[in-house]
Amino acid sequence: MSQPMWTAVDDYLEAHFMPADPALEHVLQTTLDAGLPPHLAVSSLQGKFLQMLAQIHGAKKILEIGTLAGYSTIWLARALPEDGRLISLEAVPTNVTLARKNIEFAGLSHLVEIHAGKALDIFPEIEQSGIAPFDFIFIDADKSGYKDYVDWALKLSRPGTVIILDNVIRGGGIVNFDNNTRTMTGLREYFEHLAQQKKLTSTTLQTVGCKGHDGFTLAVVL
Ligand SMILES: C[S@@+](CC[C@H](N)C(=O)[O-])C[C@H]1O[C@@H](n2cnc3c(N)ncnc32)[C@H](O)[C@@H]1O
Repeated sequence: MSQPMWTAVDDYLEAHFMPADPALEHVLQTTLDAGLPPHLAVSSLQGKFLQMLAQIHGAKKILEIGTLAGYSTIWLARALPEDGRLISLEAVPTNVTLARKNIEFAGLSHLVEIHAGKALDIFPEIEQSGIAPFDFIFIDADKSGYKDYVDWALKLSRPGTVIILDNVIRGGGIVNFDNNTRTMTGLREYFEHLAQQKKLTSTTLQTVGCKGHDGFTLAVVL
């Protein structure tokens, strides 16, 4: 098995499960038009998986860290009931502007707020705003921050909150101990930290597909 096969299988599955979706296609097109790498967004199959996890959980309040152009945000917002709320945090101002437009195009502005700034700077405001606890938290930003994001996710959660952390395997780079980039050392610190959490039960699944070999952590607050 190799990348062409993983991509072919994703294409096959998308053809079966992913009908044309103008709002999501618009996000991918505007991402390209803005010169942003669209592969940073979750795949459509992964987006639907996230949406279904949030639906199965009956999530009414969702926190996302790392919006990019709003692709995963749209998937998650569609899991919400009409009185639900999704707050997404994004550090790059031009991404925030683009994502807000894409959320409006998707007809989801009444459910979604995108907050501009670095997540670690915004968390205290969110804590004080009284919106927490969140039912579902999706973490998909800079990997060097994952250890701290776990701590904040715990502060902003309740027993039963589901936490997903994306891109934690990175083609197996996690066990290539010669690779000591900030991302890899950050992820190893994150795994060590996660393993010590008494208030979380967690697992991590490897994935392959159009986005290569990667994986995500699923954690539930005890
Ligand atoms: C992988 S992309 C997110 C993709 C998006 N979740 C999706 O699937 O459509 C990561 C995003 O996190 C943002 N980011 C990086 N560091 C951040 C930080 N400290 N706080 C908030 N956002 C950050 C980046 O600007 C980028 O847009």
